[in-house]
Amino acid sequence: MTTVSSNTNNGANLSSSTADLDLRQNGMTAIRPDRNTAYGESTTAKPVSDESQLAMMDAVRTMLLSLGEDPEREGLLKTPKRVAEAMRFLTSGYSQSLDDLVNNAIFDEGHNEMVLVRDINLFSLCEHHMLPFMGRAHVAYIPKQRVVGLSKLARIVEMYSRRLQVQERLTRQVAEAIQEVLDPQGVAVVVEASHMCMSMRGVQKPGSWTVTSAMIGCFQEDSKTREEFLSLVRHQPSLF
Ligand SMILES: Nc1nc2c(ncn2[C@@H]2O[C@H](COP(=O)(O)OP(=O)(O)OP(=O)(O)O)[C@@H](O)[C@H]2O)c(=O)[nH]1
Ligand SMILES: [Zn+2]
Repeated sequence: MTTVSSNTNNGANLSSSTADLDLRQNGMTAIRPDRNTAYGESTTAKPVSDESQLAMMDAVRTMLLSLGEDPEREGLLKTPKRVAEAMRFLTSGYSQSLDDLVNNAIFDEGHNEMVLVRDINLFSLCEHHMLPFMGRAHVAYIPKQRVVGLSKLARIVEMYSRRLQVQERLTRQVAEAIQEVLDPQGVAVVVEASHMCMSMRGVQKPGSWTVTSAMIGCFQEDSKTREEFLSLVRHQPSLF
């Protein structure tokens, strides 16, 4: 039996104009857990301390001045603090650890069939422009007897989203994290996201969706397993 969880609320405010998943298969990023990519996330990134928050507030004040704004006018007085706090939240994933997050919620269920949590909504910041990208992740694995608490899959997506990211790396990190904590037969992750740096500025293409995937183990090696995953991702639940 295959387990499928879906957060249908999350899809409500997202366009359904996602590209046909069939077409995405050729573009899949097949990865191994130990693979390094050219993107290497900074190892020096750390959670924002109180001191860094003050520095960030100063930087925001400088930006306001550079824009020709008056940081002392009433509407902007608290803006440096608000922005610094928002950035602190939006990058809070740097201060989380996989072990703490999973909290030993691993259960020996003797289950060896696919588990999929789909439509996990996510909000992240692209590291090139520090503008949001948002969308959803579909996360699946095939256990070797042991399963992980379902919410932990969404928490893993959350931890890696709340950082400065590129979508490809986010996708890969989620897959590798599940492989690391559970050592399952395989992991599959698809992320569909819309980048504000491509909508609000630059090339200005609102409505475009970027789809990335990461496949480990049996999802990489066995096309039937991959097919099953993709058809479950495509299927629209009609429960609610
Ligand atoms: N691969 C990848 N590229 C991204 C992601 N987020 C933003 N980018 C791209 O990063 C690139 C940065 O390109 P640059 O030419 O250095 O910057 P730019 O002049 O602001 O580029 P434009 O967005 O084309 O105006 C752009 O093509 C963005 O679309 C991501 O998650 N993955
Ligand atoms: Zn960007």
